[in-house]
Amino acid sequence: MASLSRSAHRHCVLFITCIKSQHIVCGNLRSFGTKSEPDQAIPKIYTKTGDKGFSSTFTGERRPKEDGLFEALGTTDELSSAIGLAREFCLEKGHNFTHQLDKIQCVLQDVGSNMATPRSSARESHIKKTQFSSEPVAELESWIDSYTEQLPPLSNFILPSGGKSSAALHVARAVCRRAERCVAPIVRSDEADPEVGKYLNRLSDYLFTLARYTAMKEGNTERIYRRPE
Ligand SMILES: Nc1ncnc2c1ncn2[C@@H]1O[C@H](COP(=O)(O)OP(=O)(O)OP(=O)(O)O)[C@@H](O)[C@H]1O
Repeated sequence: MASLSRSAHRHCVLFITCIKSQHIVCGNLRSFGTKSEPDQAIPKIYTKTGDKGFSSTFTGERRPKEDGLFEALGTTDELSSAIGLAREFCLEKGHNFTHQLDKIQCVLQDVGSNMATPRSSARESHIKKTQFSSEPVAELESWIDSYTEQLPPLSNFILPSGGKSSAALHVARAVCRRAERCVAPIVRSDEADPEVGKYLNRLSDYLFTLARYTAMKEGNTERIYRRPE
């Protein structure tokens, strides 16, 4: 692939740095096949612009790092990382659903893009670029329904357990619920798409159901809640 033009390159860096960690910026540039040419220095992983405790939205606003938006972006990043770890355990066990986790990690980048573009300061072009459709929610629902049909009905409170893959999916589920709590006020204030909130709500149900399915497929017992004596 031809190397990116200077302006496309800058735009790509700007867009991605606003919504992702700088590590992903470099990864993405590599996957675009950007060559290092004498007149086109590879961007550094650090810009130092965050050193004073402020960072940027995709729309260019500067906000303190403790702003609820960065909390939500950071938690979404944690969620994707937790899913990434669970996926590794699932791959080791040869599960055939890891492509769903791949897809979810990509959709979570879109969740981040949507949130990093607060509607109150976004131009029409920003909004178009970071729109979040209802399709990912529908897809999660179809996956949940298909696993639920194969599982025995729930009759007890289950504890996060059932083997490493299953337990790791439960950790991801709990992080997902935290992300949902961070995102809820952003959606309520109309700064992000309501579908983003729905997606996180459905995703925790998906992760719960998948954790149970994984335990079942591996022949592991899920521990159930018993009132301590
Ligand atoms: N601590 C953080 N937690 C969550 N999101 C963050 C955090 N810091 C920045 N962000 C968001 O992630 C994007 C990329 O992070 P990055 O580390 O490049 O920002 P920065 O700290 O402002 O810059 P630099 O690290 O170059 O000084 C930022 O544009 C911002 O939207």
